[in-house]
Amino acid sequence: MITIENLTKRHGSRTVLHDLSLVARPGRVTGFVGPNGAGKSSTLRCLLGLDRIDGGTALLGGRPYRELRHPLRTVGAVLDGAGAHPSSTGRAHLRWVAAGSGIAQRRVDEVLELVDLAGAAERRVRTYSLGMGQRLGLAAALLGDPQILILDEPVNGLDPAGIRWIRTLMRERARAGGTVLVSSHVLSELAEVADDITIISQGRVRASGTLAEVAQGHSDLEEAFFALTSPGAGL
Ligand SMILES: Nc1ncnc2c1ncn2[C@@H]1O[C@H](COP(=O)(O)OP(=O)(O)OP(=O)(O)O)[C@@H](O)[C@H]1O
Repeated sequence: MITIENLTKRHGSRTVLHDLSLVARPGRVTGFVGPNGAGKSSTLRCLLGLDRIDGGTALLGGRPYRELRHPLRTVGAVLDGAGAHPSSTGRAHLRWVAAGSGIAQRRVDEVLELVDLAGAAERRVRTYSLGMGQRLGLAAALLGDPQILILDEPVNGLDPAGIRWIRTLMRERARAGGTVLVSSHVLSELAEVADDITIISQGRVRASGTLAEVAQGHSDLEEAFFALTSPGAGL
């Protein structure tokens, strides 16, 4: 479970997140959507202990990231691509991440299979396509078989087969009882996969609920998104 309450984040004198609250529940895929610059990455960075929080709380399974006893076994996150050194092979990268977190090396081959990258495990990461890089990032996130999975814009740049594959993986993790939080700047992109949605713009929550609840009163999802995120909406 992810519980964010009244999260506030400032960069200098500028407040980029205003009292933002969000819940992502086990067994469900939660979509986190907003236009470019709305504050999605900032929220996820605060949640993952990468940025300091100026107010409120952001908890993973009831604890802030920094207090997790086994971070990789609790939460897996893909924020920007593979995060691997280009001259490393896919397998060497995963072995390095596993070793740093006390995860058995045999798990490396399991996750390579899981993300369909076993055949390219000995290739250098610099030769990977965008989609392969995304898969490698996911493999690292899944090393600890975490209950919580966080993906920032995972379908950016993927082809239709890659998009379908990643959607299936998200649904499977949720079906197995996991908590999945996925961000996008396109609401309709999440319609296929998300059970619940939180929409933000300018650092504030504009709507939150099931997909049907968020779309209610609007002719379609796209119209709902623009109505809820246009400058001045809900102010
Ligand atoms: N390190 C930083 N210093 C100053 N401002 C920042 C910093 N990081 C983010 N911001 C600002 O915070 C706001 C939210 O940015 P953020 O990257 O969280 O949005 P986003 O919803 O993830 O957008 P995108 O879809 O474009 O990635 C933006 O106005 C951005 O310029």
